[in-house]
Amino acid sequence: MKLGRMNHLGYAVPDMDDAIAHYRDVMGASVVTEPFDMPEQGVRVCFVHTPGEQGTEGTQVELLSPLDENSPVAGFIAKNPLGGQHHVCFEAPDIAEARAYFEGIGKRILGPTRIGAHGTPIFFVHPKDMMGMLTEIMETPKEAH
Ligand SMILES: CC[C@@H](C(=O)O)C(=O)SCCNC(=O)CCNC(=O)[C@H](O)C(C)(C)COP(=O)(O)OP(=O)(O)OC[C@H]1O[C@@H](n2cnc3c(N)ncnc32)[C@H](O)[C@@H]1OP(=O)(O)O
Ligand SMILES: [Co+2]
Repeated sequence: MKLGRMNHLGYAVPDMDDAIAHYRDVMGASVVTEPFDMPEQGVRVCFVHTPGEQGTEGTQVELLSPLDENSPVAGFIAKNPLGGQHHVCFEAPDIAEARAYFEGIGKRILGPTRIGAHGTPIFFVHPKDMMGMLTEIMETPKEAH
């Protein structure tokens, strides 16, 4: 396994509109996507783009708010009412190979591989097996980078 590009940092936010206003008005973000719901993941999602080097796309900030009390970010926000960093996401060229690698070294995978917000397959590795950081692995988009 070779560490891939950091695609995004997932930030849990209690209020999506407030978070978007913060990134636009306080942080000066120029590209903020329209938020959309992913009911199968239990979250509302919005991407804040950061600039990369030499015109490449930088790491994104993925804003996540819970759609209901069963959402995987609902418990996190209950413990952290202001929100905060929820997960980190690294790209891998082949999702099945990456999953087999983590399983093979005894890391706990959280649920099935599914399609993520970028349209490619993703899976999550338990934070207790990953230095305290909930880790998302996503297959590198074909057209990217
Ligand atoms: C937008 C779609 C997609 C994308 O394409 O990018 C996404 O990113 S979706 C993001 C949301 N989806 C997920 O997070 C799915 C995976 N998550 C889970 O399965 C669960 O949330 C969890 C990580 C297993 C946590 O379960 P939960 O029941 O909410 O919490 P517990 O209280 O049982 O937690 C156990 C233990 O782990 C600590 N913890 C929980 N969440 C985190 C976190 N985000 N980062 C670090 N540590 C975390 C928690 O504090 C507990 O520790 P102890 O108190 O020491 O037991
Ligand atoms: Co994510």
